Amino acid sequence: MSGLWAKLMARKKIIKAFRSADLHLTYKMSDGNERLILPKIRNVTITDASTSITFTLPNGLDPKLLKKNFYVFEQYFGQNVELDGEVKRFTLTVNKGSLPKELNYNYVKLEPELEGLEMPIVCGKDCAGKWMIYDAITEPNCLISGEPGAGKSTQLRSILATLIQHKTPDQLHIYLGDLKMSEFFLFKDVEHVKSVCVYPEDMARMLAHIHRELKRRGELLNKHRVTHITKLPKAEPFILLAIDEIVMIMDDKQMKKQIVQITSLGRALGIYCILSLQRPSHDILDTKIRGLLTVRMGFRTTDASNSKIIGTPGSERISKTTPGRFLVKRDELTELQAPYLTEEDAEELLDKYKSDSWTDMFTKEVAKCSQSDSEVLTEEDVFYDATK
Ligand SMILES: Nc1ncnc2c1ncn2[C@@H]1O[C@H](COP(=O)(O)OP(=O)(O)OP(=O)(O)O)[C@@H](O)[C@H]1O
Repeated sequence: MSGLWAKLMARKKIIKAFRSADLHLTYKMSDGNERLILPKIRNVTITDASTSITFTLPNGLDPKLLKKNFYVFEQYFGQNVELDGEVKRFTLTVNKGSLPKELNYNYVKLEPELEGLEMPIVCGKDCAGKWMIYDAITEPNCLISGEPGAGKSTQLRSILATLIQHKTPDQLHIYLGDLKMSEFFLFKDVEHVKSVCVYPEDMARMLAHIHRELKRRGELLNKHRVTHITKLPKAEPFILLAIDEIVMIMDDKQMKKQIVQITSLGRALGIYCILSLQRPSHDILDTKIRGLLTVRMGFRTTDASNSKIIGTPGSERISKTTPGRFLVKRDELTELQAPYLTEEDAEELLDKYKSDSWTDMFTKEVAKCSQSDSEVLTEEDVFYDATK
């Protein structure tokens, strides 16, 4: 197709989309007929990777309609569309690239992308081939959800492997909960890892410990009159709590309460959470906890109601033939392919971070939880007058 012809076709298609999405003003003419005032197309740019169409809305047309009726653009142009802009001027980009079916995990290739990030959480690659990586410092809590076999544990594995390679054991302490007893055994003996809990009693001790740490860190901020852990004169390690399948602990009121407190107060204290869950429901993920898990990774779900609870509508349409494919909801919803780190490769790369003298902090022999573990912390307890 010649360039000019392709541009004409793109114009024609977006005009059809404007009409279908009711993106127009309607004027009644004196002869009784109606005239539609459609958005004005300002520019069409076609490159090897994408087609971008810039348009302006007529004055008086509510820009919120674009977001509301965005699905119409997807119906016309496919799922690889993005919309940027505000108020009046917008650009619709149709990416030609498709997501890779498999994306091998390769830390050496990934490393340059991690520069400048304290706690990089690697999500995956988008259809334009761009990595999505965010910093847990600014987005502290994440939910990974999806049906069995969709790729949740593999995603957790590669996120942890990246952090272990990026930070020293003094900079990052990892606490793992694995009541399914299926995934985290790989991380035993790794110096960064303080515990791999597979029994609810151990998990209770682990959460109680992190809960105490919340309070201790809050007091430290208070003492030094700083608002973030990174501003303390002596560096404290970041803490990452990752739990594979939280359904098994959310029935326990005490543990649930502690998780809510850790996720709500951890941000300034350098304590971050990644929670995974097969089948979301309103009981397990009430609005309070959902509100705290600001990053949501929705792998394939069984139905639309599940993906709605996760906050990634559309993940029910992800094909069974593409494990590792998911939608991530941060400010926007983006489709990504997760990097694939096999168990065998993970074992090999983690080997050099393992220590013969490693012990698990929360084996059953460890001291019992103190009474204060059940204490409810408030923002006042941990942040008291740190900002004064
Ligand atoms: N990113 C990926 N790229 C390619 N294949 C993947 C990816 N992630 C997972 N898979 C494939 O899917 C299989 C299941 O993945 P995984 O165990 O991570 O799923 P899960 O969602 O954690 O399932 P469960 O809830 O049963 O533990 C893997 O063994 C692997 O073959």
